Amino acid sequence: MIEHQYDLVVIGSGPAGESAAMNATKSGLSVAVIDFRKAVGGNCTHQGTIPSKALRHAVHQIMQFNRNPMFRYVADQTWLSFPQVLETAERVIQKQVSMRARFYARNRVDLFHAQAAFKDKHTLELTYQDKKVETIKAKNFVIATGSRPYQPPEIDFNHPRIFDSDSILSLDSTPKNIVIYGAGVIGCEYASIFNGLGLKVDLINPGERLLAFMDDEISDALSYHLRSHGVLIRHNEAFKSIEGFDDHVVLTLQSGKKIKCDSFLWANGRTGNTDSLNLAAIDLKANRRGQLEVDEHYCTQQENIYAAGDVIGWPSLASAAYDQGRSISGVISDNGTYRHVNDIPTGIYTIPEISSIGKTERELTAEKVPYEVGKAYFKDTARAQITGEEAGVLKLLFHRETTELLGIHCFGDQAAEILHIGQAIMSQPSESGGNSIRYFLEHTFNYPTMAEAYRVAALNGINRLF
Ligand SMILES: Cc1cc2nc3c(=O)[nH]c(=O)nc-3n(C[C@H](O)[C@H](O)[C@H](O)COP(=O)(O)OP(=O)(O)OC[C@H]3O[C@@H](n4cnc5c(N)ncnc54)[C@H](O)[C@@H]3O)c2cc1C
Ligand SMILES: NC(=O)c1ccc[n+]([C@@H]2O[C@H](COP(=O)([O-])OP(=O)(O)OC[C@H]3O[C@@H](n4cnc5c(N)ncnc54)[C@H](O)[C@@H]3O)[C@@H](O)[C@H]2O)c1
Repeated sequence: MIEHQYDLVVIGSGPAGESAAMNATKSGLSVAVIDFRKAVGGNCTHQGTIPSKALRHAVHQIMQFNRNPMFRYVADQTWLSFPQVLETAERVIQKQVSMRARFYARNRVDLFHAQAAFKDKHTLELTYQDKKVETIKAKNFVIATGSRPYQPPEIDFNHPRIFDSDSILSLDSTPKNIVIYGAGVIGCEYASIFNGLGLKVDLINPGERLLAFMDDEISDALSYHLRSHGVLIRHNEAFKSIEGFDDHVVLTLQSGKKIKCDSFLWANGRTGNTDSLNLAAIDLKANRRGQLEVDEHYCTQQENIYAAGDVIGWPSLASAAYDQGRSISGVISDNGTYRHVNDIPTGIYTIPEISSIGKTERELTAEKVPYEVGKAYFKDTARAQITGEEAGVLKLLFHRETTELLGIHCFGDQAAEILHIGQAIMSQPSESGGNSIRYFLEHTFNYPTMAEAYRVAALNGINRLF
């Protein structure tokens, strides 16, 4: 038995684990990271954010090529297979892995590729693939083990035509059609990807509307856009059974409908990776979704054991996981980098994209806040006319008396980037007038840009005041 001693041991090398490790080592702590995968980067790099975003980008490029009449001088419309576009994702994953592996080497963070389980509050047992076992000791731990797709026991996920968001990345052919069950972020993003690849897509939503947490107008815009491209959306439907056959799958809904398809993607729910950690040894218990409870410092009920990322539940985003991990090391090393991570923007990579921050109209109305709306439609901006990405809207919600920005909601190409301009203004202190929609009228914007949409939307909103 070899024994190690560290200031901090992090379980999981996704965004939460990586940022916790890097911030701690920069503050002079001795750090080790454990991940049972052979390559670093976590599910984020291997099965979640990175492959889905690379796939989506490749599909978007094919769509742009096929839509643009100018390219007809060069070649006819063309369609690529799913395995062909997956190759792009594979290239990006490799680049991410080698870049991230260098971070650990350069910053002298020890990496162990093994399954970790607690023995006690200061000891982990590491089990390697060859069944070799060793223990590792540390003053503090960060649990950053992420999440995996929730798999209801009654569905046969071993069937070659039934997939979840992990196994879909091993689809080795291009089906003619696909049924996606679950219309959360994953379901909607994959509906866009498969629709863009030319598949017939049925999107089954157990809820009342797509992405119900978004501003209603933006959620409606997405529904309209997906439907206008041929996606069949059914709301308020729950599954009864999913049966796999040699050459098809049949989804039976509780409403009595039966849907036949080539392939089926389950995109409903995720479970925190806590079942293999032997939490009982440290007197911790996960909730029914495998998630851990933490306080405002991301500390569990054990004072030396912290948790961040998907394993603590909301918002389950790579963006937030990076900041949470860094915050934990800010607490442990007292290096001034602790920040409670809130006011998190949403970036949803449907085609077109969606992004938002702050309050929705529904929330402001319920809170009786006197707000006004300013909008800029992409089709009315020169930049969108040049790029041909004319579907979209930027919507600014602001207080009609103080003019402070209260919410920013954007639907359209590059929405996830465009949002951050408004976020920078919205995060200024309101008391000093820093957060005001007037910023967009008092500063000159490059022309033609999509940033100019802020000026157009601000004028539209200010003109409503009396
Ligand atoms: C399809 C999809 C698309 C997404 N797109 C986006 C997006 O566009 N933007 C965004 O911000 N977020 C997105 N997300 C969410 C994002 O991927 C997650 O929020 C993020 O990966 C969480 O990071 P994490 O650090 O908590 O852990 P993960 O990235 O989940 O990594 C955890 C690591 O811990 C390891 N591990 C687990 N248990 C053990 C153990 N016992 N011992 C050793 N190692 C262990 C795992 O092998 C894994 O490598 C997406 C997710 C999915 C599924
Ligand atoms: N662009 C992005 O930011 C992006 C893209 C994809 C995924 N994600 C993240 O991945 C997560 C998963 O997305 P999703 O669309 O599948 O939504 P989701 O998993 O959060 O929820 C889908 C539905 O399943 C239910 N559910 C969740 N976990 C369950 C469980 N363990 N058991 C039973 N039911 C459960 C939920 O209540 C909800 O009705 C989200 O939290 C999202 O933030 C982000």
